[in-house]
Amino acid sequence: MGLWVLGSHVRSPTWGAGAAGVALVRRVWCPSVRERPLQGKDGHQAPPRSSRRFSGCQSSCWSPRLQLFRASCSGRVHAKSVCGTGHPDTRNMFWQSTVSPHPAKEMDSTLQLVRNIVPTLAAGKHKGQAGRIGVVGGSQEYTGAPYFAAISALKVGADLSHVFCVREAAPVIKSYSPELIVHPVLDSPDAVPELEKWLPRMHALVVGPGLGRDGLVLDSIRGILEAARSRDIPLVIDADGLWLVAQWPALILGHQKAILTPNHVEFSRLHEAVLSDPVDRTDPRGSILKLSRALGNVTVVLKGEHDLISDGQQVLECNLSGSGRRCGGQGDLLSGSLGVMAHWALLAGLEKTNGSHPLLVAALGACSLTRQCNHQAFSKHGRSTTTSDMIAEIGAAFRELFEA
Ligand SMILES: NC(=O)C1=CN([C@@H]2O[C@H](COP(=O)(O)OP(=O)(O)OC[C@H]3O[C@@H](n4cnc5c(N)ncnc54)[C@H](OP(=O)(O)O)[C@@H]3O)[C@@H](O)[C@H]2O)[C@@H](O)CC1
Ligand SMILES: Nc1ncnc2c1ncn2[C@@H]1O[C@H](COP(=O)(O)OP(=O)(O)OP(=O)(O)O)[C@@H](O)[C@H]1O
Repeated sequence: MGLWVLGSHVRSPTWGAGAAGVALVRRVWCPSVRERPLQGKDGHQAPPRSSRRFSGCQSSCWSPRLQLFRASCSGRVHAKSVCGTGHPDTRNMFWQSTVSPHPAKEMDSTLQLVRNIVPTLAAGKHKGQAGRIGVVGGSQEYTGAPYFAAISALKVGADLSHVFCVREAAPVIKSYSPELIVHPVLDSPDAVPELEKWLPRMHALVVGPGLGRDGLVLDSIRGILEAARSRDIPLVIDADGLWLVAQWPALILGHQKAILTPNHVEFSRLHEAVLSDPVDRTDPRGSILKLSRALGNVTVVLKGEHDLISDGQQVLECNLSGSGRRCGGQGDLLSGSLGVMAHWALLAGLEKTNGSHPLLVAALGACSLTRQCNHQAFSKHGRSTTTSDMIAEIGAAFRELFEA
């Protein structure tokens, strides 16, 4: 159930920042805003891994739920139990692959693959090397979503985070954080050439958070996606970016560096648009495989109670416990984190990912990080947890999962 706030005014930076606090609960309604359609948004060196972290803890850390599931899938389950401090039964993670015949081997290599792609921090590196990420989104209605994505990219470890948004959203987003570089270009007639100037400096683009559905802006986004693709820039497509892709699947068809991050509603829309078929709810793994294949092996992350990730060959599942709190914006944290991790994974290459598709490893990393942030924030704030509380946990969650 969303909370609707009447009378806020997002045009002013001052009110915008205040309104954003409220928007965490769902959305700010401005009398001046065009009403949206009722359907709504329809050098790499692995840090040494402590073997103590895993040794001798696998059986003691299985949750009853995971044991049950493992038993029911015997022979096909790739599982890893991660012993952390404090929450033994929430430290379980479980991946499943539909193709690999070596589950035991993969059991020991899941989180390690993510660790392998994390670049070392070294005095000899310069600003920008750890990642320059661009978030393309931010409209009159939605200023929180691009902020969440862009600040998450920085907190995960990118050096620079840009937001490309419409003119009216820019002062609002700037007022949230001095750390973001904000370009008010998306509703300019020159949006595509303006953004193209920056593309050579971008390591990855996250397209869609808070973008809205304005026809002229979406026309520019098509041009931006084509320009980014022609430069082989990794693309994370989320939220309203997925709505655009459902209208124009050719935009990302066969793009090996594209990742789509739909929730269930967005997944159904894409599935119907691309395969002309409704989703088979009894077979989510089959459905994600089919969609990824139909899109030319584009990586798809289907978010939900369990996150499913597929490159059209494998289906992985991220089952790390989060919490029951489903405040808006968690998908933005995921897409921003994924932008950085996609860059890291592609830079690290197949050697560091042990032959696995780098974007699968990046997606596993971003999903597990988002869920860990949710878990940690919930343990402190309970029902009042918001996405800002989760973002405050990114550093600790990252250390816990990938650097301990
Ligand atoms: N603070 C900000 O600025 C934020 C801005 N955001 C931005 O908002 C824009 C619109 O995106 P959105 O996802 O919020 O569309 P939204 O109209 O809520 O959903 C449409 C309908 O789908 C349903 N539904 C949704 N999820 C479901 C699920 N998992 N499983 C099942 N059903 C589900 C649900 O239906 P209902 O429950 O109402 O029946 C809902 O009404 C986009 O640009 C995004 O980036 C967000 O990032 C949040 C923070
Ligand atoms: N039922 C659930 N249980 C646990 N985690 C969940 C559940 N549903 C979603 N998540 C997690 O929340 C994160 C965001 O997923 P969600 O489905 O909320 O995306 P979204 O609707 O796109 O978010 P946003 O509000 O940013 O638009 C993902 O990391 C996912 O793993």
